[in-house]
Amino acid sequence: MAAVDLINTHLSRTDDIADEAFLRALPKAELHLHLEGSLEPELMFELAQRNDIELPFANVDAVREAYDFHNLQSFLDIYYRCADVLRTEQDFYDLTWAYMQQCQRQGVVHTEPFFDPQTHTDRGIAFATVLNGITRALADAEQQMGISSELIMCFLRHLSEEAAFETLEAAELYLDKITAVGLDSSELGHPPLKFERVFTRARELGLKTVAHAGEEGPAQFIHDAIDGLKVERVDHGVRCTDDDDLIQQLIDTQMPLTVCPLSNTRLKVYQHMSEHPILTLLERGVRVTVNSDDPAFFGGDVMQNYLALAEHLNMTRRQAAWLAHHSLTSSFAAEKQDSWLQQWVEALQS
Ligand SMILES: Nc1ncnc2[nH]cnc12
Ligand SMILES: [Zn+2]
Repeated sequence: MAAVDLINTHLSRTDDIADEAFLRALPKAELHLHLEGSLEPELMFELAQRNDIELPFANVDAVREAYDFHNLQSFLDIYYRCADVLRTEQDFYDLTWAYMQQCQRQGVVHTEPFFDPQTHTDRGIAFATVLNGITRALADAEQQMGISSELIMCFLRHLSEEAAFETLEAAELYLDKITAVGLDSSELGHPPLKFERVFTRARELGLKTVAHAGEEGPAQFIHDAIDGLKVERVDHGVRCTDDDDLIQQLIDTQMPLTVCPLSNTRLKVYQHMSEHPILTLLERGVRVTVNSDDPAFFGGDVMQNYLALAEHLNMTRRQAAWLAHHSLTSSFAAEKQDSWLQQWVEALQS
């Protein structure tokens, strides 16, 4: 049965505002999550102590107070400094494990996290140290919690094409552990096409592609990510609202957008959640999904992102069911989708 029929058949109170119990029970996939952005201040202090690193913050409260951002760059400046506490394979394991525990509490059944190797290799940490810590935790989480994952390696777009090629070369030894490449960091001044050749090479190696586009940058960057980088999903993509033809194209092709509502308000893409276009795009037929981006920095995991939509945009159960459905069907783990959709139907009936 098509999703629309399943919703009409199984969801009795479609126009009720989605409540917490309903949202938690919905099986969800998270498709836009930076592992380095899941580093909670408590763990940051623990790792700083373990590695004998002095932090520029007096305590956990001072860290949270410092997370007052006015745009993407003001966040990235702090974010890269915080990542300095990650040094050993065990640190990357602990970071990833803590995130997977968060997934379990929220009804996230599958996740496709990003990691930024250059943030670490540029500090002298070996690529294998980073990758092994992350993948060991992902494997343990699958075994112990039943949460599956596909890992995405991002290139930092403020660095050169040459540096991205070097990173891709380092990854060639580990292609069985990496599903896709992505593109993140400072969008303004670093257009997707700067990395067209790297993405072509990544696809030749059998990797899938995604890219941040249209977060702060123009709608043209979304066109360029789709046409030039041949992405299978666009990360953020909210600036598509500036280009009606692009919106129509996104609807026609059912290109997924991994939208991050709390991130967008914390980085002042929108001044207030009530201005966020996610549900308008959803109602027009765009394949939008809900994600947390950097939950430790933006004050909210996936559940809190869904809850913010219910609180400030009156998101209904029907809309929430669609958003969760999009997340499951936009994942790279096609073989798992039947069993998730079964769980999704059960959640609609609850
Ligand atoms: N929201 C975001 N945009 C670009 N790069 C990022 N790296 C971590 N979070 C990011
Ligand atoms: Zn992001």
